[in-house]
Amino acid sequence: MAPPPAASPGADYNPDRPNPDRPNPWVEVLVDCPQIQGLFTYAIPPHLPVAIGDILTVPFGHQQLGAIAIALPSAPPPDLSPSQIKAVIDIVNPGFFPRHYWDLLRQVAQYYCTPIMAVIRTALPPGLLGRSQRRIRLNAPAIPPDAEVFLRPAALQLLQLLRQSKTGEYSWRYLQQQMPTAQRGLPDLLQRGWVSSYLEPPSPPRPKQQKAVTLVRQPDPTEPLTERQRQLLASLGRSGGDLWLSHLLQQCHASSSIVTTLAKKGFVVIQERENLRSEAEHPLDRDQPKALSPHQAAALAYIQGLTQAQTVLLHGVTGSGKTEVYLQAIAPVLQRGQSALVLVPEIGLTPQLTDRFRQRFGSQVCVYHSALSDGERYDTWRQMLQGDPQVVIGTRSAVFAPLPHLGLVILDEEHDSSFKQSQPQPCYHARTVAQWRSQLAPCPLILGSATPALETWHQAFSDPREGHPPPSHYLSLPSRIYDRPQPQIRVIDMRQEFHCGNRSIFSRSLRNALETLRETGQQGLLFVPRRGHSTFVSCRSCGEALDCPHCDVSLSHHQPHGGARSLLRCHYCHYASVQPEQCPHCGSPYLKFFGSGTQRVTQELERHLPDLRWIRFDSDTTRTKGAHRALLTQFAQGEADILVGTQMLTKGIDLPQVTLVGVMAADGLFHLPDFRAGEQACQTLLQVAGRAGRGAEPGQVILQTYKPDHEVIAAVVRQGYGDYLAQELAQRSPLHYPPYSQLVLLRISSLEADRTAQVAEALGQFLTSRLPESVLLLGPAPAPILRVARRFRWHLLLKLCDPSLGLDWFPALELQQRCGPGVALTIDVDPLSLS
Ligand SMILES: Nc1ncnc2c1ncn2[C@@H]1O[C@H](COP(=O)(O)OP(=O)(O)OP(=O)(O)O)[C@@H](O)[C@H]1O
Ligand SMILES: [Zn+2]
Ligand SMILES: [Zn+2]
Repeated sequence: MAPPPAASPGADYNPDRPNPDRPNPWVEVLVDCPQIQGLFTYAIPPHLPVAIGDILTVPFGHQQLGAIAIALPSAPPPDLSPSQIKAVIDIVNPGFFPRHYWDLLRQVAQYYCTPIMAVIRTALPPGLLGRSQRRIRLNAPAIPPDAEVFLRPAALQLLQLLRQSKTGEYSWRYLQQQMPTAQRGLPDLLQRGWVSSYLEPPSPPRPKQQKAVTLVRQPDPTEPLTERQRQLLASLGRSGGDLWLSHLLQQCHASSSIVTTLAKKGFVVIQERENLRSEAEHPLDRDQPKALSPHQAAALAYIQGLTQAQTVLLHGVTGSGKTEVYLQAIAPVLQRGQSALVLVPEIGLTPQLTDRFRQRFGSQVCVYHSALSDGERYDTWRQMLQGDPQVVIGTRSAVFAPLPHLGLVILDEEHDSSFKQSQPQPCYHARTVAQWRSQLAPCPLILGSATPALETWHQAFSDPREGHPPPSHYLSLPSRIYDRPQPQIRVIDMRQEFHCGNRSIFSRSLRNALETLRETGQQGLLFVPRRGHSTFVSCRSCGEALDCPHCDVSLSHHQPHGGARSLLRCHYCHYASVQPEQCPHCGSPYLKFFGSGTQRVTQELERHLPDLRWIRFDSDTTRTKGAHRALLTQFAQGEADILVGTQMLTKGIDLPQVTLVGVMAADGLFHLPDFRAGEQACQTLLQVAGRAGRGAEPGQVILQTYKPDHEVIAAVVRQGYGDYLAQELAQRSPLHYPPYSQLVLLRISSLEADRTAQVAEALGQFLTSRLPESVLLLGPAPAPILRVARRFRWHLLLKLCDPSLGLDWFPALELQQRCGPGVALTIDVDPLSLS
């Protein structure tokens, strides 16, 4: 039996439970089945109060499948006669989505020219339907002793079957296997409330067992204990006498042998215990709201006066205390019984930020990001739906967190490019989606940054058109807490260093500054722009570079620990190989390493400044879970003098003892073939500079470059970000770059070079015939890196010179259909990167 055809999307629906007087007998559902994914129409039986967001069981061919109710259309699709339409079997789990959730997903699908299924896959926990298992459970207290007399044979048989289960429940699949008439018996039992049916999460993860330490006895002063042992016991006592072993050790910087000794002496007991997954990773002392600076107070007052959807740009210089404003803006939201959503660039990089939220709001803080396991995501999803007031902190995809009573949305470091998904589709920007969420909720949206994105800036300062206020409101925190000064920035011309005979990667000034760190007991950061970008290997005899066999890029050189052989790695496709003995092109044994990645910098430190202790902080050293936190903690505790790192250094490090920031060579940031390169370089440099001098001691920044007169360098030295943006806007306007236009990038790729070029050409011709007047088509052209992971890549770029035109005319589906097998097309609306 064929399933009913797909209903037309966009049918209007009633978001509330159906009105019993005017029942809505049709429901559009999304069926999740690997081969066939799409929308189908079913009939709602009179006794089932189906509402949008319910998880249902529906007949589908010969099977029964899980399905999500997504719309209640007023009529079935015209090409379907009502008699053909099958009925929903049951509601398995009511209310899986908050109100307006589908409006949001539809808006994303429409704006980003993406099929709704792809949006759903991005938003929902994986395997929500596919791997969830329906189970039937006896509700023993509700069943009267003489139940048998009420029931028809099928229901009775099912009841008896369930009574055989030790736990009082079975999977629905098992019941159907045991009893062909199970389907007939179930509705009766459900209606009487004698059984209930629910969905079990996909493969519930096993509870984690962990060692816990409990204090059993406090020592009296005469007991023979070492100072360390006493400290540890005291610390355990202050934490309530019960801690995870790992936390205790971390808290006291102790080794586990101390605890074992204390256990032998009978002061503590160590036992294995279940660690609930939702529990916070670290016990933290609670803190109190801080007394606000006048600027903070003014910003908070404005935010608290907002009652509706309104976007606010909170432009606070580095160290101005934006986080405290967020915290105090959230507190009353929770008190009102609503929830807050806080989006951050990368959770792993900002343990300090999550800690601050936990210190203020304790267990009301919930962290949601893509590194959670499926089971954890599912649990968190269910928990959020219950609607208890909470703060959800998460990365990009958390913008889809199903919080029913949303009172505030915050994007911290809103300029960060990780808020944009570049693949797979939908290529959404969390800031854009957050604006829709804020309108649907409705609730305020705060965009916070020391270096706002140009688009955000433009939104706050665009000329108010006749009667239209700017779409967002500008709030400023122009100075640091306690009016501490911004660091002094010195630019060092590396060409001159070279002329003066200094061949080292450290200028004399930077070297001096590094040398004095130890004397003063202060700490520094060394920022190395762009990971592995220029750490290539080439042959001294023939000059050829060693390239990735799958991509058009050179391999980067990595030195594993100790004397191990060097590795060559591709940063695009993760191909890795052992460094060859000879040049693969000419056989020469003389290979040379170029570049100054973090590794090169640490090697040079060893050579020139052997007394300095350093920690390397980049994607190689932070690969394992918890490594960010561990390295930052070591550094914060003074176990090293400098932290040598990549872009990660620019994000959210707030350490008062850091007084020096060195930038190795800023040039790598602005020599990029992208019209946003200047803006992004300026943001990165101001952010990393802003890590210096946040405590009582003033900070200094030493910025090495081969182009000291570059306009970005000038802006950074002046710390004139607003001026720089004004200048940048003036340059973009005549060139019709965003925000004065809208861009759409079509990425076409396949394994065959010719085929990719042909399809790109064909799509270009097809589009040309459809272009509205104000739209320019650029290309097709080969992508800046033609081959990545063995796929050849071509681009087509659309420039909508009138950004208000929108994309209603854009034939996304036809373009997809014209690609043919083996050719992939990604439609990137508002692309952040053109490479
Ligand atoms: N009102 C206040 N009184 C005292 N200290 C404060 C106050 N507000 C913030 N701080 C402290 O000032 C420091 C800087 O604050 P915070 O990290 O929030 O700045 P920020 O604006 O987010 O900076 P960045 O953008 O550079 O990360 C923090 O250590 C914070 O605890
Ligand atoms: Zn060679
Ligand atoms: Zn590669």
